[in-house]
Amino acid sequence: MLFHILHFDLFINPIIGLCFVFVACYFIFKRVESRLQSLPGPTRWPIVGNIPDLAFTRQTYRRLLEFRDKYGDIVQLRLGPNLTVVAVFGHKYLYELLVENGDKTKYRPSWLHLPKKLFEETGVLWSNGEEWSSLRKFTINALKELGFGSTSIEKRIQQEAGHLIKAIQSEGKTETDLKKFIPKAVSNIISVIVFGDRFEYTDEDFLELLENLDYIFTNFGYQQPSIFFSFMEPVDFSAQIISENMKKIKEYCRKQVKWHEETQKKGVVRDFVDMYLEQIGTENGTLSERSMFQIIFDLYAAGTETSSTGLLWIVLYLIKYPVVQTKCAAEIKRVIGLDTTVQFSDKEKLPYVTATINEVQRISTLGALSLPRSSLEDVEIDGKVIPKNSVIIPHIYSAHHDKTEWQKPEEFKPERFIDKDRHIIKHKAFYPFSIGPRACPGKQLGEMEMFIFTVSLLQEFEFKSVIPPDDLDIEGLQTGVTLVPASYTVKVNSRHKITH
Ligand code: HEM
Repeated sequence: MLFHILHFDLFINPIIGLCFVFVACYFIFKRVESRLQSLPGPTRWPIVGNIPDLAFTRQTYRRLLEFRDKYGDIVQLRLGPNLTVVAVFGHKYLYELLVENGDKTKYRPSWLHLPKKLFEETGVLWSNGEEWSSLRKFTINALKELGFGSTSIEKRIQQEAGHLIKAIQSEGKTETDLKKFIPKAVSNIISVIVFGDRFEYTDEDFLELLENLDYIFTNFGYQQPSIFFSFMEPVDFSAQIISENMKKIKEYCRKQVKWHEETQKKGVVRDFVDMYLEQIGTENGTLSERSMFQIIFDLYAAGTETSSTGLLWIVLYLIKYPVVQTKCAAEIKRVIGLDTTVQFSDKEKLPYVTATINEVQRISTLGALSLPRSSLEDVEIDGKVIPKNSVIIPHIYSAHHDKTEWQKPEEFKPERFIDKDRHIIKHKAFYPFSIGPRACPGKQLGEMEMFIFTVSLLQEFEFKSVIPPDDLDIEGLQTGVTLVPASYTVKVNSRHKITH
């Protein structure tokens, strides 16, 4: 019947017939064109695309490395019917992507469902355009003015290292989990910068803030279905908790901002919030009140989990490789002693310690997949086209393990960062804080925290594994955004009682 109608219509009406042929050709052409333009990648399932390839693992960075082995350094996946995801591997292509094409790829895919809802396209972590560039500029300047890199923040880190050591000592245990202490110390540095003061480690507000942040960090990741699809939100329970936790954190920020407004004195800038409020008050100020809560959240989120995970990785490698720990401690004892307060400028004088910290950052790569990027136009890398509006995953872990850049990259060898004159080597394929115009603005702060906290802890303690070091697991767990070490327990001995 249908055939008869069609046959009749096409026969008697050549215009309808031509339209029909034209539409059919168009769809066939589009399908062939998309196949031809497609970058290599695993076969897609109908409708869901490659969702099943990623959905059943939380070790996304490992799964992507398996695809790289099969399909090469630029791999394309399709999530659902429309969303294109492109993962880029190896130093050569990452440099092209993030630096040479940095202006094109500096965007976040802030239009993805869950990030759009949570970040409301504001703040510095997940926004784009004018909003992002003015907030980023403001943040970098504010951090500089508040003593970023100068003595005041350094002093606060040194003081906080003292609190951290006291907290570990007063627990009175010889075996402990440092995860109970390190995030509090690191988060207090952001608290000082943003709100002007630190919290006691037992403060209820502080503990709640850290618990909420921890949940967000351990659960916000590529494995969450509502990141990409709004219709999955009602069954994505972790997304609902993340949303609740973000509200609670912003509520806390609101209280702090109110207190700052009430106590602020003209011309006196105590912290980041004061600077921001002053800027809102000016005639040509470009910043909004709405962005303020988001940017405070961003600094806490980006500045707490990262540096504290970095420190937990450092201690893990120090107990896995006790010889390295002994060498670090000996260098510290010889050069600055066990009782002197360490300065950030001691880095050059302590090349073995600095090299050890670098090597831990390289081999563990806590920001293994960095943060996702996007581009508003097609981007060509070595003749291959990454389509516009794709979600781009810069696989930084692969650059840190790139066999063309590093000798035996799977081996832990701090010496690879030291030259024959005992100076630190700047490797071009080493970028734990990412590279290009969207790289981490907290790099200097993160480096300062990791150096001062590590040296201070090693001046005070000798750390040992409670299980044979060979049995310690060093495979990172991709719980959310970062690669974290599996939980471990350390024996803590006072170094002042040890005679080497
Ligand atoms: C070990 C410590 C840290 C590591 C490994 C780290 C790593 C990273 C990475 C890989 C990115 C993504 C950059 C990109 O998209 O290319 C990033 C972004 C960011 N980080 Fe860090 N970070 C650390 C510490 C900090 C600290 C202490 C702060 C606080 C000031 C901070 C603030 C930020 C912000 C605000 C962004 C977003 C920048 C933007 O989108 O423009 N980070 N970080």
